[in-house]
Amino acid sequence: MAAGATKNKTGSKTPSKSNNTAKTSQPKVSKAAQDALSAAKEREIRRFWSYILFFWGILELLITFIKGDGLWRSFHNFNRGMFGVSVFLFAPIMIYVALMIASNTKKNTVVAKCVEGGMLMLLASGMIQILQVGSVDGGSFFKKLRGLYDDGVELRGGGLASAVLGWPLLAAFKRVGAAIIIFLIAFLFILLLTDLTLPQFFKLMTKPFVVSVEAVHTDRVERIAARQEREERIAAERRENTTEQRKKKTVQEDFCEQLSEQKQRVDFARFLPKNEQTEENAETEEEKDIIDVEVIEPVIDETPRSNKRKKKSENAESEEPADVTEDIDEEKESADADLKKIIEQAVSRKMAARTQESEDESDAAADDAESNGQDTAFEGDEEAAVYVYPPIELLQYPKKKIDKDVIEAEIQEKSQKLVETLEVYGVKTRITGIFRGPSVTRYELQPAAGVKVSKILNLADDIALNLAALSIRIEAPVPGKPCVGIEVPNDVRDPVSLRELIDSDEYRKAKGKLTFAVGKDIEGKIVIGNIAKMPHLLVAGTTGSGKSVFTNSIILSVLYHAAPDEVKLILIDPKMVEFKPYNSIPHLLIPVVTDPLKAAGALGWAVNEMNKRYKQFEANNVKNLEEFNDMLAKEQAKPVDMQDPVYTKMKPLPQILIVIDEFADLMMVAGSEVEDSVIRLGQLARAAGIHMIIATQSPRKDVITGLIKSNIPSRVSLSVSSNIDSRVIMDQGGAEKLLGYGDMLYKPVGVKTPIRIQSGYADTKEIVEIVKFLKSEHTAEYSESVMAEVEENMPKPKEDKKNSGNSEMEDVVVNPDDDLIDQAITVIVRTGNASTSYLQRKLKLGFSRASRIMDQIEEMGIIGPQDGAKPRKINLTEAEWLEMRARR
Ligand SMILES: Nc1ncnc2c1ncn2[C@@H]1O[C@H](COP(=O)(O)OP(=O)(O)OP(=O)(O)O)[C@@H](O)[C@H]1O
Repeated sequence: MAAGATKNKTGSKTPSKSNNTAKTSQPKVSKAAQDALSAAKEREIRRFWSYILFFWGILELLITFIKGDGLWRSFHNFNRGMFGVSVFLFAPIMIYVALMIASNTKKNTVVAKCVEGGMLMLLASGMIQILQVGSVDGGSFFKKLRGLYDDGVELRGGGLASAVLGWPLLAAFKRVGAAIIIFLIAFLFILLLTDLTLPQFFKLMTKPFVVSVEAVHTDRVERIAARQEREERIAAERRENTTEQRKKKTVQEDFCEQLSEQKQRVDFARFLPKNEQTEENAETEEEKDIIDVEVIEPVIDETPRSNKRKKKSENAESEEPADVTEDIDEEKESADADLKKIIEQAVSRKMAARTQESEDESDAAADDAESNGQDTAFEGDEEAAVYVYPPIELLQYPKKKIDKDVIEAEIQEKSQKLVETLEVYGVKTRITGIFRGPSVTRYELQPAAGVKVSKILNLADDIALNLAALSIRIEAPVPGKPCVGIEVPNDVRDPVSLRELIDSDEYRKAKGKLTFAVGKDIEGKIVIGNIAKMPHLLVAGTTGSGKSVFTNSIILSVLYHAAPDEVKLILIDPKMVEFKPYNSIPHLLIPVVTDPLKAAGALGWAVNEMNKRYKQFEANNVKNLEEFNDMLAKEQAKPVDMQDPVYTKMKPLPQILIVIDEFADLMMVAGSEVEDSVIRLGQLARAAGIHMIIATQSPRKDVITGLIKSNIPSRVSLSVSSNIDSRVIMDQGGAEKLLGYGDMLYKPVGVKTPIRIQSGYADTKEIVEIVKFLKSEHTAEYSESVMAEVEENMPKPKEDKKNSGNSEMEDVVVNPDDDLIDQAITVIVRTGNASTSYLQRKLKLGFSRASRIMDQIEEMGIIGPQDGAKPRKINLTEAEWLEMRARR
């Protein structure tokens, strides 16, 4: 987890104090808080001075042009006396400086900009004195000064201010020399001050005005860009044999020509990440396609919600987040102050809701669970309290935002280098698209006719070297496009916070209770997943790659989307550090499991729970959890006298999510039991609403066995150490090229090509705050019966097993409590060996008993008849057998 995370909540409020006290233990956070505070302070100062200077500039403008009377006239004359003809520049320069200060660019401090403005005025007045008058008239020093002032009032020369630069230069170099020198000084001064090249200098000069009018023109410009984009996309789709992938945004075909011929300036704004774009782009967002409709929950939720959900949406409404485009820093500053208020509001809402609930439902609470016919672990549960969702403000927005210009310059430089590098190696390409994601930018290149894709693939290392990139990943071809995608790490990453993912329409509108925020893809689009559809997920990555941050983001997503009676969690954390903070939250079915043997027991319990649920489904003629809960809701919606009493007191079954942080630890201590449970759950648990997320830093074949892999089709790979590891987890290379820190490949079931995504980040402090909030609102709802069953299901430690002398059975695990025929079928379907002698050996049976059992199994149609020396035919797969058993 985030090393620098702090438990000190007040750290962000009083950074200087917390720095002193917690400096040694929490250096990162203290510094960040301090930075945020000083940035906010600096922004305030800038804003203040920009207003002052702006209005002063307006005043100066009026004073310069309107003569007036009295004191106004004195000011009018004084201004002219000071600056002479250059007085007309005074107000514009002042307004310019005000805009520069307000435009919040780097190095843009108040003092620097004021000095810059002042110098410009001195240079201007000196220049006018030199050019217009060419000398400084008068006798004594003071008379000369007086002369300059008086001339200035009459709008002759540069006024008194020209005495600073104009006069000394005239004295030393005379008119022509002084004019040349002051021009050069002015020019040099501007270049040095701005640290710019000549083209940049001209651009900068116009920038403040551009910024000030940008708001007015953005609408028009971006609408045109959006229209062009749409037209180009439609044209491209028509040309390129429309496929699903081609619906994604394309970029202008002529981009490459513009780039290589250097004829025109490219509009890089189109390639900027979404959060850099403005509202108008958001309008066109609606028309964009979601990456994969299989994976992403539909964004429209019209289903009426239950009463509890209504309460949630009321909460959500009042907690409606501020516009994401608002100043994020400001929001963060006020977040702490608002937090207390929000929590208080939430508490009072909850109290009101509880009172209402208890009035309405006090009679129902004490009923006997057994009479409802419910047989699962959730029988006899107490009536669930109304869930108070954690306020969204407990999650923070990212702190830094990257300058648009910096991004533009980086894209321009890298795209050029890319084309040039390939050309050096004899590969002619043209850029057809650029997509900037949070951590990498994908440059889409179309090779010239006759260029082999493999040639580009082989140049990966050379390209990385020339771009000075840590590593690059080549996607050849980009699915659905006639081009090669080269993913180059960004110089500076755009941080992706869990807040912006969870506080998004995509997430809010997703229906599934196991909806989670995956991250942002290479186009900056928010990707939302649903564990229930996966229905299980394997996560791998080396240490420090971001597995725990990712699994935490899934857990937090669930806490923000589902009440404890809708989703129950079993968190398994053999490392003992990742999930411990979640202890006592109401979603937990049992306390966070840290003992690997107990974890194996928990998986065993899940298998039993799955079997029980299947029986219940069968008894009620439904196929899965959803149908069961729907059926129950329909029954209970009937008038009481028309209800089947069996259903009256039944409660809907929650989905169960099991999250395992380090799977290798479990496999090490109870390999066969764990594997067996995982395989069974993998095969059947989807319909029963039980889902697993299995994370490991060891994507080896002995940890993620072939059977586990084949039963868990959805995968996430963070950076791994080798191509082999990548193949184990993703069935293809590429994950070894990832950059770490949440950069990952996401391949949910049904998606052939992994999607590159930057996962959302929430630090430990945020997690602790959310858990603290939930604990303040709810009590833990652990199930005693589940805890007892978990203990019962715990396998014996390996030592004990060796002593029991049962090692022969280790490769085929059968449940000794099953009857012999079931054990024999398990052995046969699992090993594919249907011979009597094999059964004898495996189950330690005499020959006659083993052959009787074989006959019975043959009668059941599970195996074929004996056919000479040929092996018997087995008519059932292991999965079918497991399903058959579960349905009995
Ligand atoms: N999405 C992310 N955005 C930004 N930084 C991240 C992200 N994910 C991880 N990190 C950074 O990487 C560090 C390590 O992440 P994490 O603890 O999740 O690694 P891990 O793979 O679980 O490692 P281990 O297996 O050793 O526990 C975090 O402390 C954080 O600083």
